[in-house]
Amino acid sequence: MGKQLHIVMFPWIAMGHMTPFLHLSNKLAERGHKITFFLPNKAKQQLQHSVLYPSLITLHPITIPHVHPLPLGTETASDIHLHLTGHLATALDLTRPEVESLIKGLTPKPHFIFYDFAYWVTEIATELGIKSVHYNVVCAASLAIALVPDRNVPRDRPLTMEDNAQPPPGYPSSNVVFRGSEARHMLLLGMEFGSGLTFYERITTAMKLSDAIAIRTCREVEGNFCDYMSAQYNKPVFLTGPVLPDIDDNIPLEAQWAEWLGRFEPGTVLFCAFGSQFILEKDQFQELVLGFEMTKLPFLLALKPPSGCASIEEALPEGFKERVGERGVVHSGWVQQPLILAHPSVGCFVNHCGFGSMWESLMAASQIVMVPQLGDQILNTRLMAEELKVGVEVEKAENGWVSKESLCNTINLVMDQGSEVGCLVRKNHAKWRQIMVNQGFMSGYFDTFVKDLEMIMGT
Ligand SMILES: C[C@@H]1O[C@H](OP(=O)(O)OP(=O)(O)OC[C@H]2O[C@@H](n3ccc(=O)[nH]c3=O)[C@H](O)[C@@H]2O)[C@H](O)[C@H](O)[C@H]1O
Repeated sequence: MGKQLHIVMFPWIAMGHMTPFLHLSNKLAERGHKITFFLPNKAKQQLQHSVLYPSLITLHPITIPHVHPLPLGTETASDIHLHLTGHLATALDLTRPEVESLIKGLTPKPHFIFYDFAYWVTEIATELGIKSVHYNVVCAASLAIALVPDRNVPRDRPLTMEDNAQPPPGYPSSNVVFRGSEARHMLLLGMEFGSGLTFYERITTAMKLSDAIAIRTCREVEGNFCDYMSAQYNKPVFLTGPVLPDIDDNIPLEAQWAEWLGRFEPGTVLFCAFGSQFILEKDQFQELVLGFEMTKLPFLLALKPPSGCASIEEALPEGFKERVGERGVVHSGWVQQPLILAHPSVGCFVNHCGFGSMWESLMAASQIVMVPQLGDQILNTRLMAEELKVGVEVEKAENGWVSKESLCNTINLVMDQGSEVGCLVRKNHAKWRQIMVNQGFMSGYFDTFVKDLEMIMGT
C-alpha cells in the first residue's frame, strides 16, 4: 500500500446513499486507509454493525437541525415522505458550522472529502487544502441524462414535459432513456431542494466545484456514459466499480429464512424486495402480491407496509393468507438480501432496480425481473433489460400501474426453461456474472481508483 490516506465521508442523509458510502469506506479501510464518516445518530445505530474495520473507520454522529415542516426528530430520508426531501436538504445545509468545525479538528488532516449533496464542503476543503471528490451512488446514465450542464434546466419557468422528453445533446444512448410519461420523473430537477436551490442546481454545482467526480460503476457497463460525463464537466471521472460487500461467511442467513427456503426445490422460489426507502400505494401493493399468488410458485416478499397501512397484515388482500398458506411469505422487516439471493432455492429476484439491488442481482444466479419505481431505477432497468439483456422489465400502463397479470406473465416468462426470452437473459446473465465474480474484477477497479486518488493528490 502507498501512503495512508485519511478520507472524510459525508453522504446525503438517506440509507440508499450512506450504505454505498460505507461499502466504499470498508474497501478503503481494507487497504489500510483511515475514514471519518459523518452521519446522523440514528443512521450510526443502523450502520455500525456493517463497519468491518472499526479501528480505521470512525462513524462520527452529527446533529441534524429541525426544519419546519419536517416531523420533530427527522434525521434521514427514511423518516419522511418523498415530497419533504427538499426541506431535509435545508437541514443538511444547516449542519455546515458543525461539519466545518469537525473537519478542522481532525488529525491527521484529511487528504480528501467525499460528498454528494453538500456542495458547500468544497469551500471548506479548498480553504484547508483538502481535495474534494463528488461520489455518485446512482448510475452514470442517470447523471448523464439529467445532471449535466447541457441539460440547461430553466430557472425562470417551471420545467415542462417537452423540456424533459429529449436527452441532452450528445447523450450516448437511445435505449437508456425515459419513454412517454416516464419523463415526469425528470420534473424533480426543477424542484426546490433546500436553501433556495433546485435539485438540478444543487447536484450540478456540487460536481462543478469538485476536484474529481467518482461513480459507483464500471466501464464494461457504463463506459460511454462516464466519458460523456467527463466531457460535460471537463474533469476526470473515476470509477470505483460496483463496490459490493463480500458476503461474510461468518454471518449465517437467519434461521427462519434458511428453514423456510430449505423446504423448496433449487431455483423455484421468487424473492422480491424494493429497497430501503420506497413505499408502495396500497392498491399497487395488493395487485403485486396477487400477481405473485397467480404464479403458483413459492415466494418471499420483503416489502414495507404500503401507504396508509400500519402493518402488512392490514394491507394484504382478502383471503390471501388462507389461499397461499406456507407457499408465500410477505415480510415487512429488513432481510439479509445478499444472503437470500445466494440461497440455492431462490430462482428469481423481482426488484425495483435500485442501484445496489441492480449490482446484487447481476452477481446472483437467479433470474431478474424489474419493477422500477423512481427515475434512476427506470434507467438502471433499461441498462439491464435493453443494453445487457440480463433481465426483463415488467410492462406497466402509461400511468405506471403494474397489473397482476403483467407481473405474473413476466415471472413465468423468465422462469420457463424453454422460453426464448428466458434462455437469452439466462445466458447473458451468466456471461456478465462470470465477468463480475472473477478474481480481480472488483479489486482491480478499486486498486485503480486508489491510484487515481493518489494522482490528483499530487496535482
Ligand atoms: C441513491 C438511491 O438509493 C436507493 O436505495 P434503495 O435502498 O431504494 O435501493 P438499493 O440501491 O437497491 O439499496 C438497497 C440496499 O439495501 C439492501 N437491503 C434492502 C432491503 C432489505 O430488506 N434488506 C437489504 O439488505 C440491499 O441488499 C441493497 O444493498 C435506490 O438505489 C435509488 O435508485 C437511488 O436513487
